[in-house]
Amino acid sequence: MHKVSFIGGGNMAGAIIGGLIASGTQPTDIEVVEINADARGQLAARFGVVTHSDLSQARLHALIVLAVKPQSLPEVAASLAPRLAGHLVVSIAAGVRVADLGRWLGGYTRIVRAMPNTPALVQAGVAGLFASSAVNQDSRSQAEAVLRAVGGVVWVEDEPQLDAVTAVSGSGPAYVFYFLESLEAAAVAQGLAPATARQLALQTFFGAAKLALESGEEPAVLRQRVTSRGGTTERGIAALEAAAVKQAIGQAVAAASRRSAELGDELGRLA
Ligand SMILES: NC(=O)C1=CN([C@@H]2O[C@H](COP(=O)(O)OP(=O)(O)OC[C@H]3O[C@@H](n4cnc5c(N)ncnc54)[C@H](OP(=O)(O)O)[C@@H]3O)[C@@H](O)[C@H]2O)C=CC1
Ligand SMILES: O=C(O)[C@@H]1CCC=N1
Repeated sequence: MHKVSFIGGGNMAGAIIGGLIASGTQPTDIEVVEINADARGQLAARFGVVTHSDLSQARLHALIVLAVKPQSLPEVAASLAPRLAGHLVVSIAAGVRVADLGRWLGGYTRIVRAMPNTPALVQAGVAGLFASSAVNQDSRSQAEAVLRAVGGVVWVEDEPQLDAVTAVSGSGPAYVFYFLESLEAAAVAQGLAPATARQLALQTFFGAAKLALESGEEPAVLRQRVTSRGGTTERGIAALEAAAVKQAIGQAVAAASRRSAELGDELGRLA
């Protein structure tokens, strides 16, 4: 695995870094530029990576991951531009388009845009990747290797599809945690102890996802197998249908996707 420099060491960078180290990357092969002293201290203590408070102190390895908030990216790119000399730049910022980042980097083209997710920390992430036709196969493979070390990878042909990836798998862990919180609260409302509720909700979620993944069967078929005619699940699913939960999930994904496109539009207007 190549040495990697992260600019921005927050939640998502921390998840990728944790996953990379768990998959065998040496902590000293990872440097992180992070302006926040608390976040910097935590990264150093937790993972033993090399940290800097300012970009000017960074060595800058051949592969650079931009992991600051989208709104911070124009400024970070302007500072980085004079130091780029053949580096591969991987941006994980939601919404920010390759052409805009390339412009902020002074006309740089060796850029891969990626949308990872936080289960990367336990090497169970999934990331969508996009690169323009200016990026060669070798660069694509290098970017892919970093994200493959922490989970699955899919490439999209058209950049706007990354808005959908962001809404489905980038934001997706939050929907899953929301569902878990809800299932757990419902279990407590039915009189179960909080610790029991947590165990039941979590193991059910994990078990169902593992079953779907390993059996390769359609989720709808797996659902049918749980749903005995005239039984309990039928009533439960009917309540979900009556509450239009499927439509609500569709609305959540559409709203998140629109926000990704909107971020791209907002930031794209900057010079
Ligand atoms: N969280 C997630 O699940 C996912 C996030 N992403 C993307 O990853 C990026 C980071 O998100 P996330 O980790 O959640 O955000 P965080 O706010 O947790 O992390 C960003 C970090 O970068 C620091 N920072 C800001 N400016 C600079 C700078 N100039 N140089 C170095 N560090 C700087 C911030 O410090 P301070 O807080 O002091 O500003 C912060 O600690 C975003 O672009 C987001 O769209 C992509 C996929 C999933
Ligand atoms: O909420 C966000 O904007 C980022 C992108 C995907 C997950 N977190």
